[in-house]
Amino acid sequence: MSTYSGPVFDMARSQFETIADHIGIPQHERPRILLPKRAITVACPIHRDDGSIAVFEGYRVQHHLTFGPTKGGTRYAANVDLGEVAALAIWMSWKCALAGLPYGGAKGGIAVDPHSLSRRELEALSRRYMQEMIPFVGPQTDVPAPDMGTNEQVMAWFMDTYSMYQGQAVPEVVTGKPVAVGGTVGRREATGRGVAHLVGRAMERIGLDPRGATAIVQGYGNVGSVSALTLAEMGVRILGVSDHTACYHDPRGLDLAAIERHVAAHGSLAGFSTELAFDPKELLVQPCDVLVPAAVERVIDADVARRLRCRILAEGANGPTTPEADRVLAERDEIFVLPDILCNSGGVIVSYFEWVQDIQRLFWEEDEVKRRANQILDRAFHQVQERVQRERIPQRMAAMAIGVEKVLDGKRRRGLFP
Ligand SMILES: NC(=O)C1=CN([C@@H]2O[C@H](COP(=O)(O)OP(=O)(O)OC[C@H]3O[C@@H](n4cnc5c(N)ncnc54)[C@H](O)[C@@H]3O)[C@@H](O)[C@H]2O)C=CC1
Ligand SMILES: O=C(O)CCC(=O)C(=O)O
Repeated sequence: MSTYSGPVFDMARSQFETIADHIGIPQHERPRILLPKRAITVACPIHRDDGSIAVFEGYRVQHHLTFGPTKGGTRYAANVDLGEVAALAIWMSWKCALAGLPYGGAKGGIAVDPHSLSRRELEALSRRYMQEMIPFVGPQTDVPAPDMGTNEQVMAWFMDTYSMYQGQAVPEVVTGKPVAVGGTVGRREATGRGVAHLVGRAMERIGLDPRGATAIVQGYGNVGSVSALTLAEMGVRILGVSDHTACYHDPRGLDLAAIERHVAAHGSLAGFSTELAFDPKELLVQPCDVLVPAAVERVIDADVARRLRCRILAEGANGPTTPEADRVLAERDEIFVLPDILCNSGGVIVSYFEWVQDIQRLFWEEDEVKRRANQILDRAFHQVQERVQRERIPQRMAAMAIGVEKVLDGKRRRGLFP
């Protein structure tokens, strides 16, 4: 019986087994590559505003320590559990290896709906979580960052809590911070910009002009909104957007500037329009050139995959496509899939730049951040395309094969203590 279970962990395991079979990893070596090195579970008690005490379960999974510290975001969502966090940590490992970053993967989370907390409660919970994590994280051990349900402010509270304990400012313990406390310019936008940049590369590959192309984006948070805005800057018309509160679709194209103003004023898409309201279950299967799932896992199952009407599937989210859906997409062979570990890697790439800048206390201009990020994204993209061509395998298999092989090679070279 494994410590890790649930549909998201099963998905990470199944993907790994497919790759392990493909590249021929012997059975006896597989657990060493797949199973997380460390998993920490903490209870985080806080005072609610009404004076009661609530206890929230928090997690941090550190997948492997072969190349340096572990790295990955922190998710606040009601259904977070250890299996999901472990899967997300494993995916971070393949992602960092594909991008050539000196990290293993990690992920953290708290089982809480952040919308159910006041700002004071959110701060108390974030500080308590980081306080509980102090023995297990650090600039050379494990460097957290934002993920779904967390943002720059939460990272600032993490950094402050850790720094107070050390008696000095330690900005390099966490990335995705506000620039005012050691964050890098361009991290907030990095994931969405990376998604759009790679969509541009995929368009070049299939001969699609971004001007006049169309896109649909599921999830209008950090990744989804920046993806939509950057695609729009490239000339792409955004036909549909959704978040956990609302879904809108307009075949003529949505007014993104108006949507941005609405979200800035109200915090979500709810209440933007009644005429454009659309069934969220049908959004993903509407015709468009580019589909960007940028919310939760497993939204594209085999049935949705059969009905997709996009030309490029750009996975802003982690794990949006199930292995069964992957098989359907491989059979259809008409949709260019930008797999999550490539497509959304702009975020961790710029987190790496933030960590490097913090350690050096030397900060870069935004142009340099963008240029270097695009250079790494392009390198990874071309390595994946080359492998797709050479081995006639789907994009996800190619991306994962590169990531898994790098981790395997590092482990083999470091050896096992006899
Ligand atoms: N923030 C980052 O730098 C990175 C995030 N990711 C992944 O991107 C995805 C989104 O993350 P963020 O944008 O950071 O989170 P966020 O918390 O900023 O935004 C998430 C968005 O998804 C929406 N959402 C939640 N459930 C939904 C549902 N069932 N249907 C439609 N919308 C729903 C929320 O309302 C919100 O608009 C996650 O899968 C995350 O792991 C991946 C790489 C980096
Ligand atoms: O920026 C980071 O360190 C990690 C971002 C993340 O959580 C992800 O890529 O899924």
